[in-house]
Amino acid sequence: MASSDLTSIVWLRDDLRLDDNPALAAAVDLGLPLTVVYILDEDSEGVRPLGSASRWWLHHSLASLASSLEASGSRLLLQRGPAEPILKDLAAATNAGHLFWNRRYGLPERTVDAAVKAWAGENGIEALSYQANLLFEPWTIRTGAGGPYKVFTPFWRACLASGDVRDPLSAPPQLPPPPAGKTGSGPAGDALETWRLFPSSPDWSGGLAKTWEPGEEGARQRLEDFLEGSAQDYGTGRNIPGVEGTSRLSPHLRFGEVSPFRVWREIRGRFPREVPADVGIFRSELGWREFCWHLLYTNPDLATRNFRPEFDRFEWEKPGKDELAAWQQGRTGYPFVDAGMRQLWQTGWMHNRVRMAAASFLVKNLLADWRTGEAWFWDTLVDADAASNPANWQWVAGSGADASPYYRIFNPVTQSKKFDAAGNYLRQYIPELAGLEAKAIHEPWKAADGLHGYPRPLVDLPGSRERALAAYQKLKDS
Ligand SMILES: Cc1cc2nc3c(=O)[nH]c(=O)nc-3n(C[C@H](O)[C@H](O)[C@H](O)COP(=O)(O)OP(=O)(O)OC[C@H]3O[C@@H](n4cnc5c(N)ncnc54)[C@H](O)[C@@H]3O)c2cc1C
Repeated sequence: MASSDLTSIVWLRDDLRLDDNPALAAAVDLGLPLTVVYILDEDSEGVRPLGSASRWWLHHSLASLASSLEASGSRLLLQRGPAEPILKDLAAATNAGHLFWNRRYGLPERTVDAAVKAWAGENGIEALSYQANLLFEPWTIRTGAGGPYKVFTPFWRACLASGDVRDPLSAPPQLPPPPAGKTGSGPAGDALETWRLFPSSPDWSGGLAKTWEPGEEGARQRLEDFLEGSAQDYGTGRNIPGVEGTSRLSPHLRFGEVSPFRVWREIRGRFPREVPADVGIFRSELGWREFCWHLLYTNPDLATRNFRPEFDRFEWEKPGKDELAAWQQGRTGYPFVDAGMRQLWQTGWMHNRVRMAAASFLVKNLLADWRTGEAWFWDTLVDADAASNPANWQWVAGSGADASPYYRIFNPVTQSKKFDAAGNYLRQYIPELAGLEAKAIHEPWKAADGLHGYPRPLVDLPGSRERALAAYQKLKDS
């Protein structure tokens, strides 16, 4: 083919959107025939395969993206396997002269990207990458001494002082058509259904489908509903699991269906003079997301290694199969923990307040290694995130950056009484307890008329707390 027949490729990854997609916008500006490809890469070295709930989400997100691309005159090419050889073949098949993508921050992914970039350079292909999924790229935020931050507050202060957050780009109204190729039809891709990303026997995804609308439109709607509704009471509402007081944007952010730049801009647009304090708290939660990625960037094995190496000496107990199953299935006998774990199973999401209590119960009351819980959340959360999940688990365990102090052990009964006083959340997820009054529901084992099939407490709270404190003290003294 002549050089005038050159085409472009946009390689989409964790940025399944048309809006504020700098890689896509740059390719549109260039105007050459365009291949938009998504590669399901679970084969490149070190890449963590997606969990089951994430696979369900990905299926629907890709389906939604494919329709948007078609409506804009393009199409989504699906390929599966190690990204580097696939891209090489694709570039050859389409006579690509330009390759665009938005940056990723995990080490295995960066390694793949660097290899592709090097290969492109050697072969006369221009490979350009863009900032799209983090407001502040990890290497740009440094302490006075030049190192990475380990504590959130100064990290976030440094981010905010580092300059304005850029405005998001609009979705291109029209995309260049895909290249015709030698056969006139362009390279063939996989049919999404053949990837079998959703569960079949049994299909446990009914609750997920009822709860979520994966894709850009679902993300846009969530953001708008949140900013119009609970955002202004976020400071209080975010702690009450029985109400929809948080944005529920996490899976949309995880898959890049909405850009953090768009979220930031919508807040500024709605509150041009001054961002209300409650909305400011919400913005700093976005800051926690940035912080987790900052941590992962400098600690690539955050999901497998203690951030604080002294925790390598910590004496975790291996939970019995039944104990672990009771936690996973929401049968610990502590309603706050169980409601959370059942919410997770049914909807693929759990309220943050309850995540903290459920995680604390596993690592402190059962003294299980945080990696056990991290793996379960990785499999079951629709927002399972390579940075936020391990960073938060390590925060709860005390082994992480800016971690919760070791003596902080969430008491699931106190948490329940404080944050779900009327028991609405508990009743929603634990039908066995639906008949109990607010006074009795937090400690059902004390109820005069029995437990209605709900289990008795798996462990004694004061005893397991003492055991955890002793184990943590031993580590401190060693
Ligand atoms: C043990 C444990 C595991 C977690 N695993 C994940 C995970 O895999 N993926 C994930 O996105 N969040 C995780 N979180 C953080 C938090 O629970 C969720 O981000 C939040 O519940 C998502 O709901 P939301 O979108 O309504 O949040 P909102 O309160 O509306 O917050 C807005 C956004 O800020 C970010 N955010 C909020 N809190 C945190 C936080 N503590 N850490 C990092 N980012 C945050 C999320 O992107 C979230 O969508 C975990 C927390 C705990 C305690």
